[in-house]
Amino acid sequence: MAEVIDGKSVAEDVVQKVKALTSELSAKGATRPGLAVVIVGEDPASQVYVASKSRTAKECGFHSLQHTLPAETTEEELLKIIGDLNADPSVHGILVQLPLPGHIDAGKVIQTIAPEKDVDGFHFINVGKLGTGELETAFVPCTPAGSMLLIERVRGKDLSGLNAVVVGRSNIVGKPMANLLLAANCTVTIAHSRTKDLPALARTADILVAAVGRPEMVKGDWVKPGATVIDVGINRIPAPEKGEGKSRLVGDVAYAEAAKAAGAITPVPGGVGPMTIAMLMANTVASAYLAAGLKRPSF
Ligand SMILES: Nc1nc(=O)c2c([nH]1)NC[C@@H]1CN(c3ccc(C(=O)N[C@@H](CCC(=O)O)C(=O)O)cc3)C=[N+]21
Repeated sequence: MAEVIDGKSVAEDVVQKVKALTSELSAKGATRPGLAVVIVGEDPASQVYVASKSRTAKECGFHSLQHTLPAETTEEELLKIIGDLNADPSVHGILVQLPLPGHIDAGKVIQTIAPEKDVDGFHFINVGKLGTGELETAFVPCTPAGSMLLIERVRGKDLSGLNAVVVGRSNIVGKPMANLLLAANCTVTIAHSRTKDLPALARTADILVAAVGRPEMVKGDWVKPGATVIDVGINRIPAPEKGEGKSRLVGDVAYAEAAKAAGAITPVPGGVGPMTIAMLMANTVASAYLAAGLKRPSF
């Protein structure tokens, strides 16, 4: 049976480290790290994540701002708010919760965030830095960055020569995940909906990352014995067995069967999800260190 990778506990370690770095920053007389979270509209799932981000930011000792804007907010109004946050020296990280309402061009909004405050790592400058291996100054998207920390906990820092298969090619997870694994000297394959014989390809993976957003798509017999399986999916599915109208969270991996073959596996919930929030804090404290002209801390 696989080792269950406790993302919640690793995330808590990261948060404790961020807290300590925040205290050190204050002791040096520098500004407290500031994180601004902007949410447009009333999507209930988004509200939950945003509340959790604000809570963790406070736990880290950050200056935490939240802008909750009505769904009718215009693109122009949102861009103005971002411009103001870009210019505000008490803010080191800006996160605009996605998805945005359809009348707002999300790409335009993301590219308006100052790259040095883009703690989501979605701006072209940060994407380009990751793609060219400029990891010293890049902000890396939080979910893949957190997944890498979990992989290093299991396999150590040296991943040279391992076969990694990333299932999913999104700009937010699949592509940056593949770039991180490549930077760590893995042999990386990105699989997607057009990939031929995905089960056979997945079985070549020493590190298998599932980031497709399809509940329990990765089956037990896709997993190479001993592989490290990272499940990025968070899917809410009906759970009539829990009662009428009830639901439960599952990942992109059929957990019970995959756990029989894997060497280590992340659960859902309690795996990658908590790491995403922790890495947002890590990126924000790093931004504050850079703004103060100090060496960037590593995680
Ligand atoms: N600009 C932007 N950046 C994001 O990082 C971003 C976003 N927009 N939009 C929404 C998604 C979603 N997201 C999650 C973060 C943590 C959990 C998390 O901690 N999940 C818990 C379970 C939570 C539950 O029970 O629902 C877990 O997996 O254990 C989930 C999802 C960040 N996102």
